[in-house]
Amino acid sequence: MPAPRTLAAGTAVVVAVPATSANLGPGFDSMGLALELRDEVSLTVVDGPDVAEVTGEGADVLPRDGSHLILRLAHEHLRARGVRAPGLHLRAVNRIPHARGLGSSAAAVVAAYAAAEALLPAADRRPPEALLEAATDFEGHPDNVAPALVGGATVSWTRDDDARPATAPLRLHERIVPVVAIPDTELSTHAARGVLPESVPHAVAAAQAGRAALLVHALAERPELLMAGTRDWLHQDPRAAAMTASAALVAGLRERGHAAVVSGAGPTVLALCDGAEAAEQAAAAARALTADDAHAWRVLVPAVAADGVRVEPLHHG
Ligand SMILES: Nc1ncnc2c1ncn2[C@@H]1O[C@H](COP(=O)(O)OP(=O)(O)OP(=O)(O)O)[C@@H](O)[C@H]1O
Ligand SMILES: N[C@@H](CCO)C(=O)O
Repeated sequence: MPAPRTLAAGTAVVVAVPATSANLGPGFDSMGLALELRDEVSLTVVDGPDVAEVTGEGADVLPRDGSHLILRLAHEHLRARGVRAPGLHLRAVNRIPHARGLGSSAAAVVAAYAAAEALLPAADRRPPEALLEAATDFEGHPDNVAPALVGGATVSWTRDDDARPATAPLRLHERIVPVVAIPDTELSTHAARGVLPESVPHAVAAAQAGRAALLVHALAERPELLMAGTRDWLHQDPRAAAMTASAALVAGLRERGHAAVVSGAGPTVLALCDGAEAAEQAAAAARALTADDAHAWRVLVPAVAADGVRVEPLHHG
């Protein structure tokens, strides 16, 4: 086997990857939405050892050496593409909170693979959507990585012929405005998946499939149907005991007419609102409902991220 080509020191790239909210209620492990809250990552090839500089979310706990997830995955990706970097210098500005249901791990995986890909010579680079399979393999499900790669709202599935992931864009009505309420407590996706039942009754599966189909219609054509279209039975109830404050906030917002769901594996709460005024009302209701909660909640009204990961190759040495 020929020795892998070595990238020149100084070769550099900057990527900006959006937060994502998965499930959207009934679209468990399949639907997702990209949000304008981005981590920024720059990666530079160096002759010395791997180094990670991290500011923002996770800065107090993430490693500063080659064991950082982004550095590990970037090296892995380069090896898979037949090149090597002697060392990599990572600068990460993290804005997506970790283990809250806003796709931080998917964002890190997508950032690592997209940045590594952009370090390759222009003729060899593949577009972000070509990274879906590798990113899904790492995450275990495609619902966050797909919108992080391509932006907007997506529905993803596993192909029948070769079991590879695939994704398609979902049309989003221009009136839809997302609101997120983020508590200061973490819940790992791994832990949240551990409480799900092995199987569900046929009637539950049938009801869930109907609401997922309705959600697609509500997102595209009839935002006024979002309340009905965001109803879920598969994951939110089984997980409620692991995030009681989030379950109470979802219920409180829905009682007030806002289409609230648990974002991803939680504990963030997402409301899909019909217009800017409804979004302001949902944000105000979320602030009021969490004002006396022991957890500090942040309520944001991020725009939908129309594009996924942004990649800017800086310099090829
Ligand atoms: N920017 C990052 N750099 C390095 N590691 C990260 C980064 N973001 C997330 N991680 C790792 O991923 C973990 C969080 O992943 P997890 O899947 O539990 O939650 P999430 O992706 O934030 O939420 P969800 O999958 O429900 O949307 C963090 O604790 C950290 O180990
Ligand atoms: N669909 C996933 C999203 C979190 O990664 C879950 O709810 O477990």
